[in-house]
Amino acid sequence: MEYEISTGHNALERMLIDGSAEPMDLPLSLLEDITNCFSDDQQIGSGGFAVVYKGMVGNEIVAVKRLSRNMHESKFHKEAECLMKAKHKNIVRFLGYCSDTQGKIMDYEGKMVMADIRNWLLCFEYVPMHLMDLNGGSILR
Ligand SMILES: Nc1ncnc2c1ncn2[C@@H]1O[C@H](COP(=O)(O)OP(=O)(O)OP(=O)(O)O)[C@@H](O)[C@H]1O
Repeated sequence: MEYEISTGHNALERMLIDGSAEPMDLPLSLLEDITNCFSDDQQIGSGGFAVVYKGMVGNEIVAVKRLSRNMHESKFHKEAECLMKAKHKNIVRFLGYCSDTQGKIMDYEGKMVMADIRNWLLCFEYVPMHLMDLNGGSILR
């Protein structure tokens, strides 16, 4: 786990330096680590289907969008696939994604069952508040 986190840190740091690097798959452990386990004080906003957290990668900040577990898996797939292709100077840079399923034993109607806990996350470059287009909700660089 430690190795996974430090390798992920290095890869994200390299990516932030190299503006032409392609978005990549990111381990959940790394995204948990840089957002302090998605703590409330790291929260920077929320939208219709997601809560967005600030993540620290070295001295750099990234935005980690945690999508609602209620959304359909295919919506997450479509969003990630579109973001992989979307490269434009006026579109916030997409750094990577995480699709992770954890098995957790839970009480369901009085029975202990193994439930699949889905984690869908998207990671972007951080855009300071004053550069946001607040009217459309979209983000400009
Ligand atoms: N890359 C980013 N850098 C900084 N803050 C961000 C970034 N992405 C999102 N945010 C913050 O999180 C909030 C919610 O982002 P999100 O993209 O989910 O909202 P939205 O555009 O309203 O989405 P939706 O249309 O899905 O409801 C934004 O309004 C903004 O404050």
